[in-house]
Amino acid sequence: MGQQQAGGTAARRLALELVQGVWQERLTLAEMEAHPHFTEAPPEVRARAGRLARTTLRLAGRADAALKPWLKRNPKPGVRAILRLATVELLADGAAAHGVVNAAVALAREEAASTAPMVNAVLRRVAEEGRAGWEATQPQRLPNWLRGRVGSAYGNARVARMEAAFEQAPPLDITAKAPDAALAEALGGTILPTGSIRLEKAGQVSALPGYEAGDWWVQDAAAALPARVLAARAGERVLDLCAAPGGKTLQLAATGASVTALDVSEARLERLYDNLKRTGLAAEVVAADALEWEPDGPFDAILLDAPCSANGTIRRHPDLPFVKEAADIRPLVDLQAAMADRAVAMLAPGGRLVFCTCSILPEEGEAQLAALLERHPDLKPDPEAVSALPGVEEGWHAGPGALRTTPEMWPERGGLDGFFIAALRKA
Ligand SMILES: C[S@@+](CC[C@H](N)C(=O)[O-])C[C@H]1O[C@@H](n2cnc3c(N)ncnc32)[C@H](O)[C@@H]1O
Repeated sequence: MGQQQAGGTAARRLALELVQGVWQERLTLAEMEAHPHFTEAPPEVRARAGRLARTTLRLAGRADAALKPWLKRNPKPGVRAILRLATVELLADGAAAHGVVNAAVALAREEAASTAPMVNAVLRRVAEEGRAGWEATQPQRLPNWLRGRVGSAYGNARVARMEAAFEQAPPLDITAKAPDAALAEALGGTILPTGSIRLEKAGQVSALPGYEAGDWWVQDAAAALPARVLAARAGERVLDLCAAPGGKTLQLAATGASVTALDVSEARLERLYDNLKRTGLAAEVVAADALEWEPDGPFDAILLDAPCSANGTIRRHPDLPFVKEAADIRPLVDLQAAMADRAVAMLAPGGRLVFCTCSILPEEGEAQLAALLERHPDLKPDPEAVSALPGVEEGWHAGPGALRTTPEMWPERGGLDGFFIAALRKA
């Protein structure tokens, strides 16, 4: 067996473990990929396994439709996972049938030897006849509980467009300390109207020009908006209340403001330290619970990027629909409200607050803002903060001082994460 073939089998086995962790144990890919079993694999095997697992999670619904005509009975979960992985390789990646089918048969022998002939026969049919129906199949649907809520908020036609967007692997967006045409060209990207640099194909991020020098960091174009809305200024006292891993802290620090970056997770703060070190930017870092921490004085501006269901980022986290459930939402909404109240208390008179979440659910966005304004009569929307922002499209405005992005926006440019962003000012 050649080296590449051996690597291919190892990557497929690891990809199988990843999707099985998500489907069977409801673990996130981040949790699975933190496991030594994954981290100790060779980098190229990890990269290939991660790519295959993510594509399979995005396209599992399509794979099931392609498999259905050839399956006499419902296979056990482990065998279905092998069939889905192989179907995605065959029909989405266009991989050569021989290698894919042989590898799947080998995995099936390890899983349950008696299923190997069935796996072989089914995948040969899929390879020969599956392509015609593949493009015509509907994109994978969101889980029913989420589809219902998103449908009520945006209408079913828009949900279908979101589902189509969630199937696509996102481009790589970069926030630069000083974005300019020369940097965009060196990276092989384009400058988006909102200021981020977008690369359609990235490869290994750390090998890109300017990474070692800390000239930029990876951040979705929508995720770059909240710090731009806050518009921190040099010398201001600014708090990033849920800061790690620090994309928004870096933006705030790059303005010359005096930034305090707080997060409860020491592990995530390690990544924030790394990011500050690489970019040469400065912030005071605090490991604490935002609900308990007492600052030594009020802040001129606070960014609250609150913990949320994160379903605006399903393009980059295709495991989320399989691991999150309806019961997760209420505790998050309560936590966001409590954090927003703490933020208001820590704000100086006349101070600015930006509240944001990367959720497409109104409970974590529009409704959260309405309830916050109701609880705090001294807090007012700040429409100028969002109207001054370059590149913001008419359709993103969601009431005074608020922006709403959803993943089907900017289809011609490669999409956008779903975010809700509200700009507020304290009396
Ligand atoms: C949406 S993420 C923040 C992303 C970050 N702003 C960025 O741009 O890189 C939410 C963060 O809230 C943190 N968090 C959750 N509960 C917290 C709490 N009680 N106090 C402080 N941070 C908390 C999580 O550890 C997580 O890092």
